[in-house]
Amino acid sequence: MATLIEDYALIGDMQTAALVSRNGSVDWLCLPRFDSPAVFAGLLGTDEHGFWRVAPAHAQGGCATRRRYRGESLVLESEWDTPEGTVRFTDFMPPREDAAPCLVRIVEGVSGRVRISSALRMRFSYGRIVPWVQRESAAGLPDRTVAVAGPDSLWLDTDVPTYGSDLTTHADFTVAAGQRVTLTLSWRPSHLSAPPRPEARELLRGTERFWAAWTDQCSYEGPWREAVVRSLITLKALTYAPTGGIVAAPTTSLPEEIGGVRNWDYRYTWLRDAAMTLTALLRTGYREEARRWREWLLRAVAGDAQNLQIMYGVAGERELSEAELPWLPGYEGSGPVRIGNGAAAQLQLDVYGEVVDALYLGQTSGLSRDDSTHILQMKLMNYLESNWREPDEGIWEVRGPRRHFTHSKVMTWVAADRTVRRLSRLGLEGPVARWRALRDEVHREVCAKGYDADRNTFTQSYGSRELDASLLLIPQVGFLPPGDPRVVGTVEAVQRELCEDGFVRRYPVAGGAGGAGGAGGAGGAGGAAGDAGDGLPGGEGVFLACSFWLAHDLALIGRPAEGRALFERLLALRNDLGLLAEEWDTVRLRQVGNFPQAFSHVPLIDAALGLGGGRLTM
Ligand SMILES: OC[C@H]1O[C@H](O[C@H]2O[C@H](CO)[C@@H](O)[C@H](O)[C@H]2O)[C@H](O)[C@@H](O)[C@@H]1O
Repeated sequence: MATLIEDYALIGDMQTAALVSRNGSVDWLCLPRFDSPAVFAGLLGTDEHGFWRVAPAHAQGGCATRRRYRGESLVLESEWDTPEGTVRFTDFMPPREDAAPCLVRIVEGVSGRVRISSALRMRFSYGRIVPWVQRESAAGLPDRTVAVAGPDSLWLDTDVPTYGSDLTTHADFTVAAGQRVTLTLSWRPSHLSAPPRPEARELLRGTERFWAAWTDQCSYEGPWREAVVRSLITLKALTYAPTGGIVAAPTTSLPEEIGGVRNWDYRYTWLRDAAMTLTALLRTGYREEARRWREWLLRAVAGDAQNLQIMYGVAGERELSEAELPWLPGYEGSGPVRIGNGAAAQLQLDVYGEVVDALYLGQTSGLSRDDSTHILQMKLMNYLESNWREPDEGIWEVRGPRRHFTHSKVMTWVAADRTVRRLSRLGLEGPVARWRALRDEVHREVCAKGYDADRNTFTQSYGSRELDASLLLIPQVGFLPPGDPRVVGTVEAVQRELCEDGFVRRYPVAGGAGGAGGAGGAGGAGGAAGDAGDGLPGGEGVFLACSFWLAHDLALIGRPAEGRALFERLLALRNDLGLLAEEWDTVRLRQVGNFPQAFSHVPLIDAALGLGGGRLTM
């Protein structure tokens, strides 16, 4: 599909999500869960891999004239001005509990008489399986179209006639001003009886009510409120309502470099990303999500800190084996397309710090005390106490050899610090003196081995000269005060050596998504040859989370005008609907990586809070 990543809108029901292009085509939808096989996988291939396009007939291939989310919701409204008149499309997925997942598309005439074409190509199992399509008739009611393959069935309901051609279900109709046509697609296990016919108008009202009630709870009243609220809605859309799990993004394999191999499946719950998401939600008044994720965490870890994984399925599944889907060519030819994620088996010691920090914030933000959480926190700390000296794969999940990543050790300090503070504050039982000594030992070691005094900067790993943008978090987590010369030196070194066009790379990578050769890196043409130092060939874009961290740090170290300027530039990278992927290609000037990405929207919120001095009414 030749659609830019930022041309997509997100709609979802907090169990799965769809991407709708500006041209009216839904090119990505996994049913019934975020990590289920896609029924529309055109995003990662061609029309042959499944899509559903509803658009004015004369403008096939064109794009909506304007689009927006209706108020503070996830209901997408797109309007097309055509020579025949103006037509409005409303696309959404109603939040559901046990009801069938449903994608609703409402077409309304605004002026004139506009001819509309709907083309629905259902392809199960990530575009591999052509289903068996039949028509079901019932007296006095419109026919239903049902597509079945293996465990899945999809039901198309509409008040206009449909026909099959070219292994595609079509509908051609005209809407006049004031007229409305609805099309809905519901999923159901194929062995069960038909799902009820959706009532589109009622579902729309319920969906709008849901989002209005949810956004009403937001306690943030500061600058950039619109961007903060849109990010919060996006994070909420990435939560899996039945369990409280949170996916890193609803997509797999959107490339970090166009044409490259850095294509990963993000439809899982990373403890790191989810913990950070939780802190952003807690800081803006959302406690229920935090409470539910805490329960999710307890179930996923199941009392065994020794065997903690760094990521799980949305219901706590551990088996996330990585596999390639050879029949999908990948987004703009960026293969392989992968499902599952091999990083699940990695050791990433920073995760303990992020989880303990989120639990601590929950405790200080009024979440009820709970013995199981206390026991888990003690176990996590015990594990870390015995294992923090090990090398690991670190926050960036490098696929090369393990190292003593400085950021992992800093986060060990965070875990010890928050645990000591909590035990002391509440007078709880626990080896406070021992863990205070551990905290101080880690601090001394990081400052001795992870800091390069000659260049006045912290470094990626012990003894290395490389920089790493994760070290921008040092003042944000309280490891050192922002005014410490070593913090200022690190910020300045990142600006000098890791920035490209003012935005930040995670670490030096040969190539880079723009082929520019990351500053401080080995340079080179990018592409597939050679190892970029992280165990992977090719390059990548600048990392949006790190760029938000820099904006935040600039304010912390007393350069708020520069921080705000960078923050505003980052906001300008969002698409017209306020959505961000993981990275930005500074040469092609386009978003790259999975989309939309929690790990970009969380630091956006944190930076807005840090830069704006926004008032929290929590
Ligand atoms: O860069 C290689 C790794 O890239 C992915 O990890 C990134 O995404 C994670 C989810 O947002 C995030 O937690 C991590 O910090 C990022 O580096 C990918 O999932 C890994 O498999 C891959 O090794």
